[in-house]
Amino acid sequence: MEEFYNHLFKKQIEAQDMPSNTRICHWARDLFRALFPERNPKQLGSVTEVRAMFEQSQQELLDILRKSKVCNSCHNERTVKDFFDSLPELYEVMLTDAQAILEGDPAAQDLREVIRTYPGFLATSIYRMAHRLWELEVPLIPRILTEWAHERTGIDIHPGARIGKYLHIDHGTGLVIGETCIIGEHVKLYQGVTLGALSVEKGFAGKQRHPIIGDYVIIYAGATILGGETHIGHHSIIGGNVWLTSSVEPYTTVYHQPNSKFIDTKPAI
Ligand SMILES: CC(=O)OC[C@H](N)C(=O)O
Repeated sequence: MEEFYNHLFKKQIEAQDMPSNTRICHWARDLFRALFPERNPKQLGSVTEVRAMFEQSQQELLDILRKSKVCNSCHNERTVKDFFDSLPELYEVMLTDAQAILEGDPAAQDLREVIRTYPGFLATSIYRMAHRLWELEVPLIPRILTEWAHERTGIDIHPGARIGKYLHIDHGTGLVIGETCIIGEHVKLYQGVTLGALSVEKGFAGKQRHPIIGDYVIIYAGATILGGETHIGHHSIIGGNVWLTSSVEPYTTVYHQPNSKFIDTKPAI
């Protein structure tokens, strides 16, 4: 037992000072709340406060990057600057996602409702931040962020996926978007959709394993689309529960033919 305790204690020392997942996620959550004050329990009272909030957020990211020791040779200052320089652009893209949800969902009454309540908007916004860090080659942290959003919303978007503007996710529970997925603009996705790999052999790491989805595609609940060579042409509609491992041309509608049986169970008079 003593050997086991010694082993665990060595691990404690190694982990000392390492920012917790909670701290990393709170950094992203607070930044998201600053971008969308509708979600902020306390609004910023002046431009000075806004500026101060962003400066503090930059410092926090720098501290997280330094202390997480995920990357010894990274240029942490450069990464933080590049990330924050791209925030106005990220913000515009997040607004397109909110707009797409508002325009695509008859149940949504206004943008405020989408921003405050839609899990799809939260998951997509956190993904957008995580993806930017992924592009800046920050290890581990992007994954911690998208897994936090996954935990909160049931929506699992890998930070490596490339997704165009105006992403509309409605409901979203059980939605999976794999690492090498490429999704165009104005795409609509519903709950339980899997954009996955056809094979999960380790040797496929770094290869295009997940599908490519064209602009204006709609994929309804429970559809599974697999494989890196599977291209869904623009303006296609993939029906609920469809299982697809091959490409479809633009403007194609694919339906799953259900064989549900209808039995008359009216009591005999
Ligand atoms: C979404 C999905 O296909 O996941 C399988 C595996 N994690 C991979 O990335 O290949």
